[in-house]
Amino acid sequence: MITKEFDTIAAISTPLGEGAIGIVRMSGTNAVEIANKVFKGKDLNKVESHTLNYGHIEEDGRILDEVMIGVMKAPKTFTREDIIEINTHGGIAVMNEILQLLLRKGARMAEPGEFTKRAFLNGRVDLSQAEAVMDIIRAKTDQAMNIAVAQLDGSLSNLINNTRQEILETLAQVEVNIDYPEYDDVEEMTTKMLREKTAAFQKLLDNLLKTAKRGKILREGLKTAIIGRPNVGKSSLLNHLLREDKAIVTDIEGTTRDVIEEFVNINGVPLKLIDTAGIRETDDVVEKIGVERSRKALSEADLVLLVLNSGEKLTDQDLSLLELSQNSNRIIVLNKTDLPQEIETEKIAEFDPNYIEISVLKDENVDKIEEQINEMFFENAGIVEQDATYLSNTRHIALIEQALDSLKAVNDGLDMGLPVDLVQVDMTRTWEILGEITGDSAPDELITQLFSQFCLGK
Ligand SMILES: Nc1nc2c(c(=O)[nH]1)N(C=O)[C@@H](CNc1ccc(C(=O)N[C@@H](CCC(=O)O)C(=O)O)cc1)CN2
Ligand SMILES: Nc1nc2c(ncn2[C@@H]2O[C@H](COP(=O)(O)OP(=O)(O)OP(=O)(O)O)[C@@H](O)[C@H]2O)c(=O)[nH]1
Ligand SMILES: [K+]
Ligand SMILES: [Mg+2]
Repeated sequence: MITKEFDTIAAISTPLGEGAIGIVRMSGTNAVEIANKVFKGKDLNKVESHTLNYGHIEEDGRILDEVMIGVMKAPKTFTREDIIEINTHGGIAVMNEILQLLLRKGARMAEPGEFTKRAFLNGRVDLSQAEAVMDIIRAKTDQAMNIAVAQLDGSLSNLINNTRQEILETLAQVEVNIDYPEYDDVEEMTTKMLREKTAAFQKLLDNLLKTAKRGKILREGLKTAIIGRPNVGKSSLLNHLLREDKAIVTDIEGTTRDVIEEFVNINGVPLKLIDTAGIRETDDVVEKIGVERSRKALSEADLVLLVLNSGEKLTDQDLSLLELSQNSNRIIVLNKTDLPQEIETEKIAEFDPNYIEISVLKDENVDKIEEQINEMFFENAGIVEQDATYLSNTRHIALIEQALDSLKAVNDGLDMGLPVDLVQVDMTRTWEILGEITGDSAPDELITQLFSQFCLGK
């Protein structure tokens, strides 16, 4: 039966700009036949699978382009279907004309993510691996890419599948105990076994969840807001950490007008540094806006670097920023220690005794900030372990949290002495929730929605 899912789809799979080469790709039963209609060169039906074939794309005797066509016959392909890859010259007009031609010859325009969706529907990858494909494309750092590549390789899938298998075995064991009680104390034994298994599953998923925060940071960068009143040296610090003059530095208050965002790598960990405009105290209205802006930067930041001027006494503005950032992950930085000290360090120690004294100007102690970031977020681990399984996808994180909730329900049930079959319901739920990660128990709408977030041609 030919369904909509398995007709022949086509799309431009390379970026729509000028490039040396562009690829127009087709997948489906008629891919080779359609390509043959427009290709002047070898008969593509007769060439060996996984070959690249030179020739021209023609329509009514008119040459559209000189090309190389890749022919990959099912099932050993990206989608498990026949795949044709037309390597054209990389220009929008060329790629577009060839795509239009294929559509006229019987292919259908692919939907975003549809090639990868087919790889999933045809069982070549599971859902978490398909999602990894997209994560690789979106990865901005080496670390983010490493996590996604590991996931594409099935690291998360294996962990989830093994856990689901163990849950099934546990449930089966419960059944056996109930149906064929060998001992008198079968109920007590079953409860004990369930308790132990649940604790083990909880520990495993808990550890996985702990990697999530790191995973997110590695993917998106640690959002680090540099805040402080005007002229304390925020932009100077940003430039120093970047080792590049990205932000304008002057002795004029209010030099930074717009928020500046830059990435920097600290021991393999990407920081997304955000330099904010200094908060002015002169004008009430502006000050209000400034505080509002700081509050926003604060609430969105994973880390706050609050910069104070060591050469001046604390101002009301400093104090309100100290209070405002009290509940954030914060490092208090006293800058300009090359100047005679005026700031009241005892007062600052009340907020946080681990403040750091630096001079950006004299390049003193700035690396202490990097050290402290490492301690706060990476327990000094520095570079991430290579083969650990990382949770980095928001959907996966939410599902692991749900799975943990239902394991807690199992525990609570056992504590309350509920009948074992009721406890089994929650254990089964855990199994189902985990299946949503791999797509084994994911509803169709979810799958449609997930793939629609992919880019066209993927
Ligand atoms: N030209 C081109 N380059 C590309 C892709 C593509 O589709 N086309 N890819 C698209 O993302 C990536 C490569 N991903 C791929 C993943 C699986 C298979 C594949 O054929 N798998 C077969 C095994 C093939 C074999 O062992 O020879 C399979 O799993 O059965 C191909 C490409 C990156 N580079
Ligand atoms: N003495 C001394 N001056 C510094 C130090 N760091 C920065 N400065 C100077 O302080 C002035 C203000 O620096 P900026 O980096 O522009 O300060 P800012 O906090 O970004 O200021 P706004 O963007 O206006 O809020 C400049 O003249 C810098 O050269 C330091 O460690 N010691
Ligand atoms: K300034
Ligand atoms: Mg500035």
